[in-house]
Amino acid sequence: MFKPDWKQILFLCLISIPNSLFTFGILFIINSIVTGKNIFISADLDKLFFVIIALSFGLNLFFQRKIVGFTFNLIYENEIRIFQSLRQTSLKQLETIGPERIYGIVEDVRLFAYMPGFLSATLSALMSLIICLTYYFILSVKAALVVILLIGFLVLLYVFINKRLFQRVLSLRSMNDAYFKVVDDAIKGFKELKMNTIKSHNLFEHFLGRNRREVRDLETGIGNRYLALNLFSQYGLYLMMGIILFILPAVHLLQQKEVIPFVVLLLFIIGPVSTLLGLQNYYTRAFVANGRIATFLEEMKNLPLNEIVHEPLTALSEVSALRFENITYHYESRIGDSTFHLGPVDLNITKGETIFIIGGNGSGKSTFINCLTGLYKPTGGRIFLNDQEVGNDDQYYRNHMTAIFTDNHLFSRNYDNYSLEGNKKYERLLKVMKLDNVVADDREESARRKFSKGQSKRMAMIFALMEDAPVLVLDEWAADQDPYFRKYFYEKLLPELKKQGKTIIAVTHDDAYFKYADRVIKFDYGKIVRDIQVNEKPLETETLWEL
Ligand SMILES: Nc1ncnc2c1ncn2[C@@H]1O[C@H](COP(=O)(O)OP(=O)(O)OP(=O)(O)O)[C@@H](O)[C@H]1O
Repeated sequence: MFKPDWKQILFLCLISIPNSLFTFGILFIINSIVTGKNIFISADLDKLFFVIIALSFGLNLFFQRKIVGFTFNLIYENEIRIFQSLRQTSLKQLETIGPERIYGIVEDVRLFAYMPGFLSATLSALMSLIICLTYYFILSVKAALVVILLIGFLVLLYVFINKRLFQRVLSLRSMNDAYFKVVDDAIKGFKELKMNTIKSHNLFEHFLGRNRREVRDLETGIGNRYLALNLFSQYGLYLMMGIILFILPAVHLLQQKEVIPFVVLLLFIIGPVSTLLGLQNYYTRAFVANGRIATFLEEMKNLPLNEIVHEPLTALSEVSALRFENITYHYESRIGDSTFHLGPVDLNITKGETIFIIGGNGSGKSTFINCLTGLYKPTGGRIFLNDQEVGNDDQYYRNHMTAIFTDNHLFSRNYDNYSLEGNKKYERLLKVMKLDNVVADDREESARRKFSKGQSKRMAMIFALMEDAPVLVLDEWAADQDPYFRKYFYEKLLPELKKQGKTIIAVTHDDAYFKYADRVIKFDYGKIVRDIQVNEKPLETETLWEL
């Protein structure tokens, strides 16, 4: 997922070389003075020392800034990539993925926010290590090989243990996904939980509590292992020190006079080695996060994401006719689901019609609405807009419609291209929807306050009508309205919108008002079982509900 910019990485590695050389220069001078060795640049050693410090400081500043820029670019570009693929995903895919997975992935991305510091520490530590090892070789090849062997052993041990910890970290992240699901229940079902002690107890104790306890135990286990590894490597280095101080000179692999620079170098190596080993915990988590993000993006890519997202200003055409030919849709079966099949649906809708969609619970009205609005891609059949088949360009088709769903959402901000302030149409619609006494003024904040359910649906209607799309789709819009406003909606508002040329398709159970429709279409078991032209014969609403 995190597409690395190799040029940038190479550039960072290149800067880290002189950077580490300067650091090494500082060490070299200190080492020479401490050991009393005569070195070739002894003349102006003091000046050289301060020049190197100044150069090292400047280069380090540049290096760190580059790393910060590089990693934050990486994070935010990839974050945008995730939301870009989310934008391109279909409703069906979103329902399949589940919101908790998306929260988890966003959390995975945030892990990379720690990367600048860690990456800079890793590169510096690696370079210092390489330089020290090279210096070791200059001092004594045999002794250097012993040191490398010991470091190699530590690295192998790390790789071996890390492999096992990788699986644990992976399951930790999956448990976090499950956690988000329960948190969602705890927040969205807050009222229900407050009303029911058993439910609340079970959710908090057996699901949320258990999840957190399991995560705590797993985290503690992982933390303990990394701690043991770090201690092991720290003491391993002390052990190496003992070998250099006592064993290598005894077996004549190291001369006594070489011991001090070796020890000084080893002391210098302890820093980078501990840094590298200590960072393993982070890198394992980062690799797991990276893998999860890669899988997520891959899944998104494998799903049909071929929708073309049009610029918002693409001109819409008049909708003189919508035609559905043999439209079918079925939900994929998951464990415990019995699959529902919609269709085949054949339907012609002409401009200006007011169509009521009726049917019992689970008869497929909302599924049909999702196909009609282009949110679900039908599994079979064809849709025509003005005799033009709608192909893959679902977005263009969708732009001709505005819909208010049963679970309508009022946005917290204005994402439209118009402003509400001083907007005459908005002021008029507030009056039409009888909200002019509720919404104090035309400021954005006033339109985005907390409304009652019925008021929120009326506000949604205002925003829908501001869009001015030719087709208006409503899913049980009037269900939350009081009797007065419901009557006003069916008797005044709908005829007025019809007069303006709007095509209205509304799911409703309000049989007292069926007479205000041009057509009433009844669904049963996913099929159209009645399609009545209201003006042609009197409606017998009682018989309409019969199976
Ligand atoms: N995302 C989904 N995955 C699987 N099955 C689903 C999904 N959404 C709906 N269904 C099933 O499809 C069938 C039709 O549901 P739909 O929501 O279209 O009915 P409806 O006529 O709108 O019902 P209601 O009047 O209760 O709103 C139901 O059996 C439902 O369980």
